[in-house]
Amino acid sequence: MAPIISISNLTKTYSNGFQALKGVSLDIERGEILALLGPNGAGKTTLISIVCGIANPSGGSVTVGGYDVVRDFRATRSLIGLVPQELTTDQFETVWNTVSFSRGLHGKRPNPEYIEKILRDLSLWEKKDNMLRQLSGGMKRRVLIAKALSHEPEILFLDEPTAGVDVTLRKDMWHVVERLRASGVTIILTTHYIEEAEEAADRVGVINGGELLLVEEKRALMAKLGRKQLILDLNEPIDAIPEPLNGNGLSLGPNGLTLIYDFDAQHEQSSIAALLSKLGAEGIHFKDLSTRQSSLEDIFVSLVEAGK
Ligand SMILES: Nc1ncnc2c1ncn2[C@@H]1O[C@H](COP(=O)(O)OP(=O)(O)OP(=O)(O)O)[C@@H](O)[C@H]1O
Repeated sequence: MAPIISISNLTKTYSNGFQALKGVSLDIERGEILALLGPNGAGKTTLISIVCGIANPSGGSVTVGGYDVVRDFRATRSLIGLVPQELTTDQFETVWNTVSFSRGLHGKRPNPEYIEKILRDLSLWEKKDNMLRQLSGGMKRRVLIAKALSHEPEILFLDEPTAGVDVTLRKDMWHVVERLRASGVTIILTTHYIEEAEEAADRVGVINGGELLLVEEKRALMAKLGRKQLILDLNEPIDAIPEPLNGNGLSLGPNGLTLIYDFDAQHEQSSIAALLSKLGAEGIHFKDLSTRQSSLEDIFVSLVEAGK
């Protein structure tokens, strides 16, 4: 199937000459959840703004549902729901009107049942007659999500959706995201919360300095770049790693009381058994053992560091 979003060699130079995107190419498949990770200023919002038709590209092209985002702006925009970082709506309008109006803006016929469902899903139903200015910050964020969903988009962009929101909203939001995904909606999110990407995304893209460093299946990425550590708590401290065991990815922890074995998560299963028997032969005994797998965060940090 053709990708729902196709980004080809996209560049963006702002009017002050700053080059925020330096040739990004990326295909996004229908129904997937893609997390875009990147440090502040990496170009995530710029990329999203171009796909949503809010900013113009300097070079390259983007199609959404087969339509060009510049030439066929209305067609592409109606396929997309965007949850921006900040609320820019009229503070004196009610929740109900704000969300209903947003649906109308996209040329959709009124559908009060649908609007009611979104407001209920986002725990906003009780507040439907309140003005936006009467809502808490977290509730305003919910309104942003409701607005983005008001015209039943096929694609949802979430730009830093959970920055500064409480646990309840985060949970509500992920329930909504799961339901949307189950109904076939494509979801692209940017986040600083790497654990969210780790939990929710099918694929992860890492962007830094206007360049897409990689895009990969989350599982494959973690298997490929992830390292594992086996940590052994020793019965007795040792001064040094015995000669026969040197150079095998072993290091000695604080006070000589732990041995740390670094290994590749995909291979080397058999080497652990060999290591343990060698330790036994050297008279080194342990009382406990645990493993630690590198997280997406470790991978992300090392990628961004390597790119500096
Ligand atoms: N209108 C503008 N004019 C000039 N430079 C801009 C403009 N908007 C953004 N930039 C610059 O482009 C770069 C990318 O910004 P962008 O907002 O896309 O980053 P981001 O990855 O979304 O960052 P954050 O995580 O902080 O939101 C930054 O260096 C920013 O200062």
